[in-house]
Amino acid sequence: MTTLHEPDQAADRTGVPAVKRIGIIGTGIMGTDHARLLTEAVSGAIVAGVFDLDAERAAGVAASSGGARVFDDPYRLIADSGIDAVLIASSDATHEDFVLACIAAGKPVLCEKPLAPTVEGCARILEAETAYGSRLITVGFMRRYDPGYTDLKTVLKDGAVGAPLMLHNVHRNPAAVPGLPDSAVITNSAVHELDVTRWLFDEEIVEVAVHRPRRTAQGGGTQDPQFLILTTASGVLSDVEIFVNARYGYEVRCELVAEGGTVTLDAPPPTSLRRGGLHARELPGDWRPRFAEAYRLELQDWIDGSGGGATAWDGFAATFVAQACVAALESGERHSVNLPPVPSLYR
Ligand SMILES: NC(=O)C1=CN([C@@H]2O[C@H](COP(=O)(O)OP(=O)(O)OC[C@H]3O[C@@H](n4cnc5c(N)ncnc54)[C@H](O)[C@@H]3O)[C@@H](O)[C@H]2O)C=CC1
Ligand SMILES: O=C1[C@@H](O)[C@H](O)[C@@H](O)[C@H](O)[C@H]1O
Repeated sequence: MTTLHEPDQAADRTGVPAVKRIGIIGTGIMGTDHARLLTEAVSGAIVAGVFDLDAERAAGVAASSGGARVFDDPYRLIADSGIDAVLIASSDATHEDFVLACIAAGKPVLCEKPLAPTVEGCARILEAETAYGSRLITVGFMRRYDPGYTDLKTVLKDGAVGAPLMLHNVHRNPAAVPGLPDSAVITNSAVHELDVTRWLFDEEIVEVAVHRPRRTAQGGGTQDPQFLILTTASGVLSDVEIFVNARYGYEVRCELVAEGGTVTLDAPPPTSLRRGGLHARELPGDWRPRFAEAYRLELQDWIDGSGGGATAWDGFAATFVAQACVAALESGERHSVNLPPVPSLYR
C-alpha cells in the first residue's frame, strides 16, 4: 500500500502533482498548527517537508503530519523538487531571506505576518517579486478570512449602515515576552489592525498617532498598552487599543460606527454560563481558537490557488504604516504616511 507522500501517488498521469507538497519552515506554535490543519482539515495538500532550528520540534511535526521529511537546511527545503510550495512560520526577522529564496526558486509561498518587520526588508521582497514578474507571495493576514470580519465587510459594502465614520478596535493578548521592544507591539501585533483597516475600507491609511497610556507593571518595561489612531484617505478614524499583557485571556473585537448604525464584531463561543449572579463566557488563551476557521479558510484558499489573500504589496503597506506608528510612538507626534505608488503587479 502506498501513502500520499510517495511521489507516484502525488502525481497524476500528466506528471502534475495531484496534491500540493508543502514545505514548512518554522514549526513552533503557528507552524505546528498550520501543519495540523494542512494534514487534517485542508484538501489537496500534504506536508512533505519541515525545517526548524530546533530539529526535535521539526521531527515531532513531521511525525504527526504523516511522515514528512525533516530537512537539515531551510534553503535545501525551498529548492527541493519534492516541495511545490512553502509555508514560512519562523520568527518575524527570518521571513525576508526565506521569501527571497522562494522567489528565486519560483515557488509559491505563504509567509506568516509580518512579511518582514522592516520597510527595507519588505521593499527588497517587492522588488524581487516584481522582477520575477508574477505573484508568488501570500501574507498570513488571516483576519481577511475570519467569518466575523468578512460579515462586517459585507454589511459595509452592502450599504446597510451607510458611510463609515469610525472603527474602534480592541486587541488583547494574555502575556508577551517580558521586555518585548515597544516597536514589536506594533510590528507583530497591531499590524493585524493596520491590515484590517486598509482591507475593510479599501483605502490607505494616511496619518497615524500613537499614545502611551500608563504602562502595565506586567510587561517588564514594555510600553504596553498602546493606543493608535489611524486616519484613512477619506477621513475614517480607526483607533486601536493594543494590550499584549492583559492577563485575563485573548480577545479581539471591534465596532464599526457608520452614518446609519453600528456593527459590532465579537467572537462569543456558542455557549455561556449563568450562575451565582454572573453571566460568563470563556475566552481563549491565544489566537488559535479565536481564529481557527480563518486559518483553515486561508490555507484552503492558498492551496486552491485562488489568490484571495493579502499580497506582498499588502505586507509592504502594513509594515510601512507600522513603521510610521513606531516613529509616532517615539516622537509623540502625528506622522503622515506617504506610501509609494502601487507597482503594476499589484493593481
Ligand atoms: N497570523 C497569526 O495570527 C499569527 C502569526 N504569527 C507569526 O508566525 C510566526 C511564528 O510565530 P509563532 O509560531 O508564534 O512563534 P514560535 O516562537 O512558537 O515559533 C517560531 C519557530 O521558528 C523557529 N525558528 C526561528 N528562527 C528560525 C530559522 N532561522 N529557521 C527556521 N526556524 C526558525 C523557532 O525555532 C520556532 O520553532 C511569526 O512570524 C509570528 O509573527 C504568530 C502567531 C499568530
Ligand atoms: O499574530 C499574532 C501574534 O503574533 C501576535 O502576538 C498576537 O497579538 C496576534 O493576536 C496574533 O494573531
